[in-house]
Amino acid sequence: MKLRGLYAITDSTLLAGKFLPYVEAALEGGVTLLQYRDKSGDDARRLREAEALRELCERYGTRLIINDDAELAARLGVGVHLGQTDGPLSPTRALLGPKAIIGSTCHAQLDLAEQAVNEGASYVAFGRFFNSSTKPGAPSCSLGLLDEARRTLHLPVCAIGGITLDNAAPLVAHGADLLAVVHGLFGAESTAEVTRRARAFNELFKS
Ligand SMILES: Cc1ncc(COP(=O)(O)OP(=O)(O)O)c(N)n1
Ligand SMILES: Cc1ncsc1CCOP(=O)(O)O
Ligand SMILES: [Mg+2]
Repeated sequence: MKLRGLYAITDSTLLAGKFLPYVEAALEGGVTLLQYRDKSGDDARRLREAEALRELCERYGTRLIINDDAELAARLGVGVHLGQTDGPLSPTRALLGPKAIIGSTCHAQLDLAEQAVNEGASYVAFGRFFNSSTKPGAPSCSLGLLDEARRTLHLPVCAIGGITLDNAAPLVAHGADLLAVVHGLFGAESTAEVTRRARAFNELFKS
């Protein structure tokens, strides 16, 4: 499967009270990857919500990724996204098997990406590219880095951080395969608007 298109990421605060309808609205518009990102530390809630997302994703043919938690990903038989302090990649690849999607946060550093490639990542993520209210402290990253990543890495490249429909096109033009988005997708006022935005993000990959 080609990893290219919209990568929707959930946010438990932003989606409070509308979690499943908003996620389903995004899937309706087309989502290549869906990441369950929950920082609550409530294991029972995380298992319940991740199972619900797995069922939704199966219905829509979308691949589910769990943020931070390789054990939960293994339990559900889905992929995982690991940051630099979320555990080592190689044992995670061994745990999840050769077909699992494993993503790695590389901030604005190509050396981290090369290491992730060698350790079995399926895609590498750079960012933040713009101001992000979801993760304001993430290191900032330039379009030049995307050019360099495209030239030197033979793996799907994901861009993240403050991405909206108004600023996303240059990221695709500079080689991003995946646009990872929280607010720019789920910050919408209605489910219809979430679906419209998802469709519009996907249109960016067609030109
Ligand atoms: C696709 C994608 N890219 C980067 C991140 C950030 O991961 P991390 O640095 O571990 O930060 P948290 O998201 O865990 O706060 C991500 N989650 N997804
Ligand atoms: C998890 C993460 N890592 C770098 S920026 C970011 C947040 C992305 O959220 P938003 O699309 O709302 O800026
Ligand atoms: Mg993390």
